[in-house]
Amino acid sequence: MLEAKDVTVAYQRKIVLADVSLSVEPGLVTALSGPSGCGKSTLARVLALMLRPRSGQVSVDGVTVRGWRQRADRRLRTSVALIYQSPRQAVDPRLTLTEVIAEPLAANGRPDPERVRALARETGLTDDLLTRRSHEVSEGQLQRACLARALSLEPRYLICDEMTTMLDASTQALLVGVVDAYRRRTGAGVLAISHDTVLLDRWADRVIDFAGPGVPAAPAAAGSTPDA
Ligand SMILES: Nc1ncnc2c1ncn2[C@@H]1O[C@H](COP(=O)(O)OP(=O)(O)OP(=O)(O)O)[C@@H](O)[C@H]1O
Repeated sequence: MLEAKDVTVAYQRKIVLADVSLSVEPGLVTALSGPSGCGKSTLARVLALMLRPRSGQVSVDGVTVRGWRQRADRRLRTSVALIYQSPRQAVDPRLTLTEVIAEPLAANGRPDPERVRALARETGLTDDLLTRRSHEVSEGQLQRACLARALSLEPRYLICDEMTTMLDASTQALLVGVVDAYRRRTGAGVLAISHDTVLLDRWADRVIDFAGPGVPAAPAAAGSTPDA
């Protein structure tokens, strides 16, 4: 289980999450929805060990997180992958799509060109696209590369933060299909963040409707203590 417990986050003095608890179970799709600005992406970054909360705890499969960002334990950090809404902001524009996908494997001392090719195939990227840089491909093609990159280290948990919001219906279906096939094959847990209630109703095992800022930010769907 990927778990945030009583997490509080503030940017400067403004508290955007207050005592929030949320769990992502292995093998299931947990969905998080809620109004713009209520802190969904902030919680995603906390769960991906990229943002240290002011207080509260995060644990990955029972192991409490003690360090964040580069100081996070490598095994814990690579257990959780995050895919953003805007792939252009998430990739180094100097890299080809092959290099984008290969990045985490290389950074972890495990370069594996065959796996990179397999991930490209899985996400529907053809060879002619793989040698291009981000400005030479469409948003959807770049998001496929970001998904391939996110899956490269076989994370136990995958956080899709508005992964398909900017994309057409067929690319959305492809990406959701790839994530779902991965979840079924590996038993990974998925946290899907989206405003698209139709998608979430279809895809998620559990939908958590997030309270807005100023309101005690406890997910509402399952009551005030959703993980109790
Ligand atoms: N780096 C930052 N510095 C200061 N404030 C921030 C920062 N990032 C986010 N915020 C603020 O924190 C609040 C929560 O933002 P967040 O992006 O987590 O919300 P969200 O629910 O994901 O919104 P959306 O649905 O629009 O993506 C917002 O008021 C936002 O303006």
